[in-house]
Amino acid sequence: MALVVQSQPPISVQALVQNGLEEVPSRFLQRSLDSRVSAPFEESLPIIDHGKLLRNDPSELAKLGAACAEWGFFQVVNHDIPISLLERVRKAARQFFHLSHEEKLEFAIKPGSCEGYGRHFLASDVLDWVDLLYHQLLPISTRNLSSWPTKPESYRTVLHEYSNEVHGLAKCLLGKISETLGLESDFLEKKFGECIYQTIRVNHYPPCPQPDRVMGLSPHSDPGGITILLQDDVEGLQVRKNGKWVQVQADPEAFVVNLADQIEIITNGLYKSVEHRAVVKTESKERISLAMFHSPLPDTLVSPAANFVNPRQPSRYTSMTFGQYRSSFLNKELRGKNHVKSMLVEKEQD
Ligand SMILES: O=C(O)CCC(=O)C(=O)O
Ligand SMILES: [Fe+2]
Repeated sequence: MALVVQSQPPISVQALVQNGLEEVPSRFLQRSLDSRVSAPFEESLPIIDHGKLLRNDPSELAKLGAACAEWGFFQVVNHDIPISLLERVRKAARQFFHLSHEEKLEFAIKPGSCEGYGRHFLASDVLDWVDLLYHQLLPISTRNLSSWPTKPESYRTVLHEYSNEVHGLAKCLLGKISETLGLESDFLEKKFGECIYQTIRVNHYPPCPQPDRVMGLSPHSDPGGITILLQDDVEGLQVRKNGKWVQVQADPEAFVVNLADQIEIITNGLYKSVEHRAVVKTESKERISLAMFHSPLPDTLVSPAANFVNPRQPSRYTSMTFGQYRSSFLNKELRGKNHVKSMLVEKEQD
């Protein structure tokens, strides 16, 4: 399926801001914004201690199972990825977005592709207040390496290192999530195909003169398997829980992990992907987030696994390769859980 390609050259929010913008252009103005008031403080994401998971602590595994079932979102602390690496990867990302517009255009998304610098979801009427850089990390090949920026000079080295570390964390979490389902630890990973397909979206939300009138990233669930997100110290991420938007605290040393659509499909809806969005909260500060998506390989056919299907609970989702799923996801506007819901055999009433 051909991708809706970005306008050439891509619209850059940062370039608008640098040109001394006082009012948000109408293409970015939200028609209505539902309440951004976060839930009471006690409604914060579950915090999972990775060290305890590694030591096979049964109560931490139970906590992970509850986090998957009740939230689909959790923060991971006490991981063994060096904090200095997190700082270096954020720095490389920031330096990329601080290049001149012309320099960034050298890495712009090319027609028919979704990898590079620019914007996704052009099918949306209202554009999000974000510029992005998206590319494949694993499996690595000379072809996909060509879409990784070469500026700043450190970008590729730091991203290689970061990709390996986060891949290790993803493997471990997929194993532990499989265990929470009472299955062998390699269950989910095996469903992804020969290896984990890892891509990254680096989101850059420039400061906005009217933060209340825009959306950083519209509500959506992620198309892949699990997402491991690194934030900086500026808040913005919100998660939808029981119809309310819960603000996620910015913790630059922790990861925010969420279950995405392919886990919902494989588990036949037992675990669900969760809607989330990024709001823009300040007129003065930029925000950077790095979302690492761990998904089935594009040619893997994904469908509910036999373990979750029985005569009383028939298969609820149609099957599709992950590549087809992602292309149609990128061609649609970003709107809640629409895409995974369109895969339901029996459509839900809204
Ligand atoms: O910026 C964030 O906190 C959220 C990013 C996100 O949801 C995504 O890239 O899919
Ligand atoms: Fe997301």
